[in-house]
Amino acid sequence: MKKLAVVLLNLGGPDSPEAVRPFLFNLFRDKSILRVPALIRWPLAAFIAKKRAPVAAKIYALIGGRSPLVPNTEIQARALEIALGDAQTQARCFIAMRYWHPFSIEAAQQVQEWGADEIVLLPLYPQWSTTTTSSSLRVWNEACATIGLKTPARIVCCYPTEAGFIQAEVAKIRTALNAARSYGPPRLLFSAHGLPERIVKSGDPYQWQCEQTAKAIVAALDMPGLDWVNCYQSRVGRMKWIGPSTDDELHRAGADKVPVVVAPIAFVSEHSETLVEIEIEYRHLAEEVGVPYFARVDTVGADAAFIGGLASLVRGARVASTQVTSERGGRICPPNFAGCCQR
Ligand SMILES: C=CC1=C(C)c2cc3[nH]c(cc4nc(cc5[nH]c(cc1n2)c(C)c5CCC(=O)O)C(CCC(=O)O)=C4C)c(C)c3C=C
Ligand SMILES: [Fe+2]
Ligand SMILES: [Fe+2]
Repeated sequence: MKKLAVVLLNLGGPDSPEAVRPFLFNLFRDKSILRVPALIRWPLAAFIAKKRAPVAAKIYALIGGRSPLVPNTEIQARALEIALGDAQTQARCFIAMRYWHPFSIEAAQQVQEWGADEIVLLPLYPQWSTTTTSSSLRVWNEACATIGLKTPARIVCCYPTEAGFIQAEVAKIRTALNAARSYGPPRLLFSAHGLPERIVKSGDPYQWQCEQTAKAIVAALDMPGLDWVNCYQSRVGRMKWIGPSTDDELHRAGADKVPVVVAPIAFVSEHSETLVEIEIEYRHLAEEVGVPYFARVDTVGADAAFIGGLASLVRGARVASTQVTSERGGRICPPNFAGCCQR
């Protein structure tokens, strides 16, 4: 039997109130996030983390003082192992978070100890960004070099319109839209984590892929005349971020007096950005600005269609002829995937 290690890549989150500041420090000292020379990045990261920590601590306090991202990813991991197992394959999923435990180095050590015959790297980011997938892959490669893990690794690049992902989103969004209809024709807000505009202008395909996801969902919903918009949340710092912002869209919906359904299309499990920012902060804002009805759509989590979609992406990557070896223009995208994460 072949031992297949699937490494789930995600951002990570603090696992205690004490972890909030070092988690933020790790995030802001990432050269993919804070694009300033190394010499000033570390002190600047320490400064921003110190300043942001009290705000972030309040956010995490609302959900028990810690991020549920790892426990939720564990649930997805177990479901995916079952979906991938067959007569020839023993599949095991490992978790590599970018900014807090379990880090890539921990996951790589586990993969090495288990004695995997092959590895598939699976970002839990449907849309590719240099700030997320690229950054995680770079650190994974560094971890492998550090511990001498040489097992061949293939990568699932991105999957903004993958059929199982879209099917899972559509089912949840359809239910939410139908419930909203008694308050009038609803507006669907496809809310994704934002990015500084500068990063998108330098060629990051994330925003374009978020738009592809939204279009694929709208096509599959097949609701003629549906009112929908792409928008972006979670802005931090003073730089200009891509828009329209989810805040502005809630104000517009309030002025138009339309019911709102918010679907978080760039997150595949619940954490602070969905459970606090959307569920608490945006719900409150919606009430304040006169939105007559507000609903948050759950993330796809361990939905069977989504997990089935991830399993078929992993199977596809296993038979692909190429491996991830290099970073090209800030993106690590294997040649067999060329085009999928590019405009
Ligand atoms: C779609 C995925 C994400 C992108 C793109 C992204 C870019 C990005 N994020 C920050 C700053 C912060 N992000 C924070 C939390 C956070 N971010 C993502 C995903 C993406 N980030 C997730 C899943 C989470 C939640 C983590 C959890 O709760 O487990 C935070 C911390 C929370 C806070 O203080 O608000 C910060 C800070 C930047 C600057 C950026 C692009 C440049
Ligand atoms: Fe973020
Ligand atoms: Fe790609």
